[in-house]
Amino acid sequence: MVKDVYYRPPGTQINLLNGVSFSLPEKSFGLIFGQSGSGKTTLLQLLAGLSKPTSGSIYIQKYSNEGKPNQPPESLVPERVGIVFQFPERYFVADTVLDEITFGWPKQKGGLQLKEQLVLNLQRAFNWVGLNGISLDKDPHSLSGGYKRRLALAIQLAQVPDLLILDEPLAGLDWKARADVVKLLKHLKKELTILVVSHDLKELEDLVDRSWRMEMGGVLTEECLPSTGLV
Ligand SMILES: Nc1ncnc2c1ncn2[C@@H]1O[C@H](COP(=O)(O)OP(=O)(O)OP(=O)(O)O)[C@@H](O)[C@H]1O
Repeated sequence: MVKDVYYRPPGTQINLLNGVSFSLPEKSFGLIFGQSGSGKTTLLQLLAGLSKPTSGSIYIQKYSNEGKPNQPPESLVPERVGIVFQFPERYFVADTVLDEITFGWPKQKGGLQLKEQLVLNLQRAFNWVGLNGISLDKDPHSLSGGYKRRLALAIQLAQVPDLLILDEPLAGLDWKARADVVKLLKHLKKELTILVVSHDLKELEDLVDRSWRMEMGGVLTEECLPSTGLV
């Protein structure tokens, strides 16, 4: 949940976000759209903990089994947020799928010691994105466009995030890979809370539970997509 968030980059006089509030229920799919330069990426960066709001709050409200809100709400910690930026494959750094996945994981003397839980999480992430069976020795750069996106997703999903954020997940893919990613997101939506920034409203609208338009000047308003009537 985001409540009354304002953001002015340090050393500047202009608010890029102006009183942004919205809530996304657990295991639902939210979509933010709007003109280029309106502030969508800025908002994602705050949600991922890459910058801090000037004022306002970002938190998670969890509920008990009886459906009562847990008190107090928890802060959304960056380690619990998975974010896949636009064109994630451009930032692949390793020569093998295994090294790409474990890049940045704590290394121990004598090499990488994968904790049992992480291996289980990774296997689950691979299942979720349909990458099970892939050779871990394969060069990630040699994968097809759609499979590169699957790998980028699996890397984030291995941490089992409370919130998965995707910035333009269909950008730069051919029609077949786009359809594959849409199908995959439909499947992931059953397990995860997903927030997407995209201009591809038509292809994603069947998945959307809530949607918002970012207006120029960083003002967010709830909107229904034309064909779903969903707000
Ligand atoms: N650190 C900064 N200092 C000053 N202005 C900034 C800073 N970061 C972004 N901006 C400006 O804030 C505005 C919003 O940028 P942002 O990237 O969030 O927009 P966007 O909606 O994601 O655009 P796009 O759809 O093109 O990705 C833009 O005018 C951008 O130039």
